[in-house]
Amino acid sequence: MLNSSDIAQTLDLAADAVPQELRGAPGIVAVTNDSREVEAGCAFVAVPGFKADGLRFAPGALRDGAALVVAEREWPTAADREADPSIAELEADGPLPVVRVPDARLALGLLAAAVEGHPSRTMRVHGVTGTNGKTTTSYVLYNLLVGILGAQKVGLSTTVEVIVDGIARPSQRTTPEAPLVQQNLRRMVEAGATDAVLETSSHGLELHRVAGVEYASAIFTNLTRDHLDIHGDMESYFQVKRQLFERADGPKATNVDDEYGRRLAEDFPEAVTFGTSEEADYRIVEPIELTLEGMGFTLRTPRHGELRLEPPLVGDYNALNVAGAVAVALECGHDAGAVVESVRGLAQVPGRFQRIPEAAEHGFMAVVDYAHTEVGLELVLTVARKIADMSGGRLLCVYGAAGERDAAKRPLMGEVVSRIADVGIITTDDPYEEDPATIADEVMAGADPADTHITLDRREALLEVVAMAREGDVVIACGKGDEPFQHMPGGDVDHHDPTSIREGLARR
Ligand SMILES: CC(=O)N[C@H]1[C@@H](OP(=O)(O)OP(=O)(O)OC[C@H]2O[C@@H](n3ccc(=O)[nH]c3=O)[C@H](O)[C@@H]2O)O[C@H](CO)[C@@H](O)[C@@H]1O[C@H](C)C(=O)N[C@@H](C)C(=O)N[C@H](CCC(=O)O)C(=O)O
Ligand SMILES: Nc1ncnc2c1ncn2[C@@H]1O[C@H](COP(=O)(O)OP(=O)(O)OP(=O)(O)O)[C@@H](O)[C@H]1O
Repeated sequence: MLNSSDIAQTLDLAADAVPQELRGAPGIVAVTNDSREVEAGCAFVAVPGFKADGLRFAPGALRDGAALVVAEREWPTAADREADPSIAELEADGPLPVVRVPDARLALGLLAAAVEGHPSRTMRVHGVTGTNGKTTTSYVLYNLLVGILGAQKVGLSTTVEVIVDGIARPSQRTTPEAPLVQQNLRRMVEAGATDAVLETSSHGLELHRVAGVEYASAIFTNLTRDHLDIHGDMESYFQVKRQLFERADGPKATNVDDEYGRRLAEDFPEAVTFGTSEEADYRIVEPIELTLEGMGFTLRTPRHGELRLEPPLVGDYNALNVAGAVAVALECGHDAGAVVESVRGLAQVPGRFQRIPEAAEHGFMAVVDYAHTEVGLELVLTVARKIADMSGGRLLCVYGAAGERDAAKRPLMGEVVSRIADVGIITTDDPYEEDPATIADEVMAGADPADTHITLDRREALLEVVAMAREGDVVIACGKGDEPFQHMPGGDVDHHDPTSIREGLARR
């Protein structure tokens, strides 16, 4: 619980800047920026958003039991009272408790950390940022640490799920709002975690969702054009990502195969570098071998000689993701032998070239992947093609395009699949309110009808492809990965590619 002086200290304000009387509560028990989540005794932080001014919701928050309003401007003014007559009713019980801060989102992050007892101060929080590979690198580091320390000792927060004490719950965001970031970290500490891996998006940094997190280490994967709607230009996007390195108190690892990663290496001479280039401290010695179990490569390290790494992951880019995670694990002082062993036993990353192991009993490989653009398809199908060629089989691909966005990519997706795979089955992805048959026809327009047909029902398409598969084949379902639903016209329906594939296997 935070009292007025704790709040002043947390926000670096003069003691008299915070009301001594909190409305109806002896102290603050929780912090939120969403009036719909207000509980008695919480502080409501009114964020001036991209769409709405959070102060509009402050009267409702107070009525629902908020004990304090945190705001960037004077509130309520005469204009506020005129716009919302209920403010005067609230004031009938005494002056409204408001504290003014220069930056509401920053205050939200700092207060959330304070109210949860600064969990990041009692464990090592490892941050992973970059445009691509954040989720994978986070899983690799998490699994490395679990292999060395045990599941109870390590927490994970990613786009896919949050894992506390070995128990996973699905995520809504890459980096959640500050109150949830801090609650998750606190739950990890309570479960006995000494380490947590926190996938840290540029939104998370820019919007101060991680303001109250003290990072023990940082990994930078790469930077390519993305999210310029919020960051403006590449330089600003880079500067936001760079903050993670400024804030990390211990080992930092940056990918020097990437132009921006090289800049970080110059700016932070204490950072270690990884990549395939000669100058990398943790150097991937090419060639990277593709095996039926995954990949194999040698990593040249500054203090542990050459390590032979055999992660059960495919795709050359995953060698970089593994190298970054291994660099931080070794820089944190973990034993090289244990790290190598842990890499061999890495768990699959949900929805990222995730294999369904039961298919091996039928002599073929079945994979689900999240790829949902022509670029993503090209990347995963190229890897899948190599595996199919190695095992002398065909490549069968089930895929579709989402509705209500980027319709231009649909024929391009059809073209890529026909070019790389032997058989394409176009099915329904997430059509939202669009007609699935129309979307499928638009994908078909780019595909070769000689090797492609449409089966709109996604479960049926998966049962069909599994029934078709022969020894040595690779079956890949793209678009949904491990997601448990489809956004269909009229609402969400339950659907899970791995479950449908397993159903197909059981029928064989
Ligand atoms: C573009 C973006 O990041 N928007 C974020 C932004 O929304 P906003 O400024 O538009 O909020 P707003 O609607 O104007 O509302 C202002 C304030 O009023 C509050 N409010 C609103 C309604 C109400 O009834 N009561 C109430 O209190 C809101 O909680 C908010 O604090 O501030 C909100 C509150 O902090 C965020 O929830 C919201 O994230 C939205 C939902 C989102 O989807 N963000 C995505 C883009 C995102 O963050 N993605 C990254 C991953 C990116 C990647 O790497 O691919 C992520 O880390 O997940
Ligand atoms: N190091 C990398 N460099 C380039 N591309 C990569 C890298 N790692 C993964 N990818 C590609 O990006 C896809 C998504 O990977 P991942 O989920 O790990 O990235 P991400 O940054 O977490 O993105 P998101 O937050 O959208 O999940 C992969 O399927 C792969 O195609």
